This record gives sequence, C-alpha cells and structure tokens, in this order.
Amino acid sequence: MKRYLVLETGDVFEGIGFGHEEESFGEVVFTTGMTGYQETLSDPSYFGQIITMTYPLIGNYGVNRDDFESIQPALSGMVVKELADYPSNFRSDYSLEELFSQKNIPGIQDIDTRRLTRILRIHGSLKGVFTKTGEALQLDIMLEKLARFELPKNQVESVSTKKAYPSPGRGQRVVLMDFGMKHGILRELNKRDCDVLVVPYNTTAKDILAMSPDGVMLSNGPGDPKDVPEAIETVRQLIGQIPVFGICLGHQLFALASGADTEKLTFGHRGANHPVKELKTGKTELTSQNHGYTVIPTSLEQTEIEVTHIALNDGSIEGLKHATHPVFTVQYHPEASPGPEDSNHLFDEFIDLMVKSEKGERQRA
Ligand SMILES: NC(=O)CC[C@H](N)C(=O)O
Repeated sequence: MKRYLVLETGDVFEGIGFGHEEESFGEVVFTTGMTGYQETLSDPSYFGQIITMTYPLIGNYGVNRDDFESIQPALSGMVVKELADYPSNFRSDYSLEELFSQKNIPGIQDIDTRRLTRILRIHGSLKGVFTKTGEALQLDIMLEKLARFELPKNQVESVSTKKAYPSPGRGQRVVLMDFGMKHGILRELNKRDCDVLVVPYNTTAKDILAMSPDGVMLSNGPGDPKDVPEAIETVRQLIGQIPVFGICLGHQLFALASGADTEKLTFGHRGANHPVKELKTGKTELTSQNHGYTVIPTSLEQTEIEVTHIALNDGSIEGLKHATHPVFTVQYHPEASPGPEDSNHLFDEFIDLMVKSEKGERQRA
C-alpha cells in the first residue's frame, strides 16, 4: 500500500509501505554501506533517524540470529529502493520485512534513493516524515507538522542501559559506559577476555573509579554530544586517572571534556568504506562510520589533545589522543559490524595501555 516520505524542503516521494504503518518523524540521513543492513538498523546511534540505504537492493540475505547490534532497533524508519522478495542465505532465519513488522519499524520502498541522496547532500540531513500507510497525502498538514517537530534531546538516555550489568572475563577489568552501545564493542572486549561492567550513561566518575577498573571504554551513541553534559563531566574527571578508549560519541565527549568543540557536519559520514589516515604512520585503513557531528580542528588549539587520524574524503578529524595521559579516541568504528575490520587492533592497543598503566603494573607484580 502507498505511503509517502515528505521532507521539510517540500520534496515528496511516493513509495510502498512495509513494517509499522503509523506516521513516523525523524532526521533523514543516508548510508552507503552495500551490505550490513541488519547491523545498521539495530545500531542505537540511529535513534530518531530515518535511514536511506543508497545500495539499491536491501534484504537479499534476510535476517539472522547473530548480527544484531542491539535488541530493540531505535531508528525511526528505513528508506529503500527495492526490498528483496526472496531472501536467501544459510544463516537467514526470516525476512527483513518480517523483522520490520515484528519490531514495529516503519519502512518505505520503491523510492528513488539516488534523488533523495542528492537532496540530502545539497541541503544536509533534513527532517522528514513517513505518512501513515494507505492514507492520502495532505502536504500542507505534513509540512506544518514537520515544522513543529523537534529532534529529541534525550536520545542517549532513551537507549542507554538503566542498570549496570556484568559481562565477566578473566582479563582486564573494563567499565563500559553505555551511551547507546553497539554490541560489537562488548564482543570485542569479551573476545580479549576483559571483565566488563556495562554502566548507564550518567554513572559518575567517582562511582566508576570506586569499581576499581583497569580502564574505561566510552561507547558510541545517538544525538548531539552536547546534549549529555553529565557524561562530559564524567569524562573530564576520568582523564588522567585511568586509561580511556572512546568510540564515536565517546570520541566527541572526550573532545568536549578537554575544552574542544564539536559541530554538525552537513550530511555526516555513514557507510562501510571510509578511508582514514593515521598521521604517525601515514597508513590508511578503511573504516565503518556513522556520525553526524565532528570535532572542530581549530578548537583543539588551547587543549592538550592531539589529532591522530583524519578522514581522507574531507580531511575532518577521525582520531584524537591526550598529549600526556593514556586516553585515545576514534570517530569511526573499530568494532566494524558492519564493515571492514582493519582497525580492530585498536582494542588490542587499549588492552596494552591498561596493562602498561600503573594499576596493571601493580597487578602483575
Ligand atoms: N555512532 C555514534 O556514536 C554517533 C555519534 C553522534 N551521535 C553523531 O552523530 O555524530
């Protein structure tokens, strides 16, 4: 049945609805990953966003048990050119369409995603709405509703765990701050036998240090990093106390906590083949990315942080480290899922940093 996607610019796309049928508002963004739709739609960083998949055929290998990045997808909708009718893969348990219905995710297909992406590249990310499936379009009313719609400010709170929980191991003890964590991060720490305690986004530095960890991991998460001042304060207090590794939102929080500033990119970086250069070695890695905000280079001047990585597509900052303390962060996703695993070694570097830290020395003595 017919459904429309309306953008705040007044552009209208007619398509066919699938999944949840009610009206749905969000920030329309695009991702260029050719595969990995299951990981993408379950990445909590997409909270409140309508994701356009630029690859034209989606759902062709179905949905499997293993590739979820969270239990309850948080996105506001997905736009596809063509939804595969007959998924086929030895791991597939059911179709993408079934997942959308089961989890109440709104979808639209038969959309000219190339036209939509061109609009997003020109205007930047835009507010948009999926009309109720089967209902006639009332453009004026939709545009009025869109003008009134505001992107939510409590995004991290909505997707962070409410209670701390352990994921035991026999190695380094890591407190993982959950800002809307992709499970891939936890999997990478578990693979290295870390003894992980996942904690809510608003856990204080005092409480974290009282848990006596060897290091703190700052996860990815949705929204504007400036919307979580309590987390910025926690990170500020952790710097210099303990090794810290941050990913994506965690990277932006480290920058803000150090006195630097962030801003919104026009249309963001979302995809699975973004080249990133490490400045020290000149080596380039292909990375998985999903972010709309970035650290402002000139804002680093008065801080004690250094740029370690840059994006080759637009020169923006992709990695930072503290000049003297054991803290490093990346804007991209070393846990991949989806995407290349080139930068997986950063988790090993985090382990090394913890082992080398004072507490690690003490424990080995
Ligand atoms: N994946 C993330 O952690 C994204 C961080 C932040 N919400 C951004 O869009 O820039």
